[in-house]
Amino acid sequence: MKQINVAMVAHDNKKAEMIEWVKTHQDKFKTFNLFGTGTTGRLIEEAIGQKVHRYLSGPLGGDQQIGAAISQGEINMLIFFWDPLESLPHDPDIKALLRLAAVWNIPLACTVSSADLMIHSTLLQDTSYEIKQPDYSQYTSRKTPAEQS
Ligand SMILES: O=C(CO)COP(=O)(O)O
Repeated sequence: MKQINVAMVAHDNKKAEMIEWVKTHQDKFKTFNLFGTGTTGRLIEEAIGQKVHRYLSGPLGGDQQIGAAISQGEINMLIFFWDPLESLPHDPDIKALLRLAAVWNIPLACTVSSADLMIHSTLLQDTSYEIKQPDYSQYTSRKTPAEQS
């Protein structure tokens, strides 16, 4: 991949896991541009001393901002340690973010083990590897029911 713009997001019960994981892989991160929701981003910055572009805190709109950045091609990898044991006030935003990662086919890791496998992928260093952009032209040029009559 030519440029890796990775967004990092962790719910409160997962932040310790995220920080430990980030510290373990901080050497690899030196070549990445880091983004994150507000609190996660601050903690990562403090932990490894690397600049993190911080969006708003998740419950204040940060998940939605990251989803928009993915849709605009500004973020091409997401590491999101979401909490499977707690429902949160911004659950719709969380679902929306996970959905947009799937819509735009970006690499997405929601567990430490999947993040481990992702960060060790040889494709990260392969500059000829490009994420396949889904073709939504049929969808965007479809005739809506109103246009068919
Ligand atoms: O709630 C979050 C993601 O859904 C994370 O937000 P913070 O990193 O601001 O705590």
